[in-house]
Amino acid sequence: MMIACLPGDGIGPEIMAQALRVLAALDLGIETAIADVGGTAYKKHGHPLPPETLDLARTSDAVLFGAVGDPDCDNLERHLRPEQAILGLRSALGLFANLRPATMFKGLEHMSALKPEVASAIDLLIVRELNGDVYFGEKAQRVLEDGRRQGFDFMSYAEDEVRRIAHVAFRAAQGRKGRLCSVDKANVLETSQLWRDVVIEVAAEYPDVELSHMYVDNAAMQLVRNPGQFDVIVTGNLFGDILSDQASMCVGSIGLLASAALGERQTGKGTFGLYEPIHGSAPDIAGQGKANPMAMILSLAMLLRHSLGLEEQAARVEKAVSRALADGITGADLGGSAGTSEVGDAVLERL
Ligand SMILES: NC(=O)c1ccc[n+]([C@@H]2O[C@H](COP(=O)([O-])OP(=O)(O)OC[C@H]3O[C@@H](n4cnc5c(N)ncnc54)[C@H](O)[C@@H]3O)[C@@H](O)[C@H]2O)c1
Ligand SMILES: CC(C)[C@H](C(=O)O)[C@@H](O)C(=O)O
Ligand SMILES: [Mg+2]
Repeated sequence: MMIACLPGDGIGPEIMAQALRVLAALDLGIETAIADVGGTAYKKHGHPLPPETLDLARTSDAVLFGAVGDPDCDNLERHLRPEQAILGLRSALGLFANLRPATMFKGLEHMSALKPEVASAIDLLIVRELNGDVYFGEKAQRVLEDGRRQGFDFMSYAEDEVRRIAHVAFRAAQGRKGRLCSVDKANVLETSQLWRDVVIEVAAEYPDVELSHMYVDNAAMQLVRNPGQFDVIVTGNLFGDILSDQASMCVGSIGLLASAALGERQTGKGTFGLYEPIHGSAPDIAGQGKANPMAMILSLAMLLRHSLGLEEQAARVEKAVSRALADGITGADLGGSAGTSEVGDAVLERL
């Protein structure tokens, strides 16, 4: 078994180091290989996703990804920007299903942006489509006849793209509380009308799952008003991006939310995937040793579960994180004073 580790930019390498300490402590005999990605790769190799990095990811059993994004690169042509690396990996590796769980950890209710009694009910999974939508449609800027500049991004979903993510979401709901909420903007967008029609067609194959539909603006409000109503949410690429950052503050911090990006390729022990925190490279705190590494460590747990079939080890890592939180070990993002490596120490002690 080989894991490709792509630390990336900003806090990426800092949090990756803690996840790799946890992996080493598990002593599973798994090989790791590290490669450059993002702004770091651009500065060294002239491209945010060098061919060697993509090859390494392709030939691995799973990819552990830190974060990309570098303010020095914000004025580069779009195809050279660090963010293109993660979009390129998701697309080239066919990782269309993004699982973003948000669960309230015991003892952290007071850190939620919501009232503790509202926050304590949060146990939801956002299933975000990851290979389509306005992210991957044609985009450009042009000058109109009257001289005004115009920018456009083409939003689309084909029915097979909706169908395959709907199946992932229905199956996820079957393994949880059996409730699926499809979030769209069908009152305005044709893309969303097709999305809703196809989700309803797929629902016929899952009579044991209770399907509901919600407009995205209402969903954003309901996530704050009564997040306990949600079990599984399935939504498109853009809405899923936004709602998952919002869900993170409902459970206390963006430094807690892990994710799995899965496709169809099987590894023999599970499904090939890329695992990363939902947050970015956090340039505002990079290099200060205060980033929360828990989302990264929990992403490693998801990797062990989904790609390597190591459920027991995954649960062990998750339990160590929740015990550290229950014991009050938190960094600045959660009102505490522990630094990145102290949080790592605390998780290791509890493994
Ligand atoms: N998958 C990715 O690699 C990814 C995801 C999101 C954003 N980005 C990129 O990251 C860069 C910064 O973006 P942004 O500032 O909008 O979002 P961000 O998620 O990097 O940071 C938002 C805020 O959350 C804080 N934060 C994030 N992760 C944290 C952690 N682990 N511990 C403590 N605090 C944390 C940051 O300090 C910042 O105040 C941009 O270049 C963006 O494009 C990359
Ligand atoms: C960096 C960016 C391309 C990415 C996205 O929008 O998918 C990020 O925000 C995420 O949530 O993983
Ligand atoms: Mg995002």
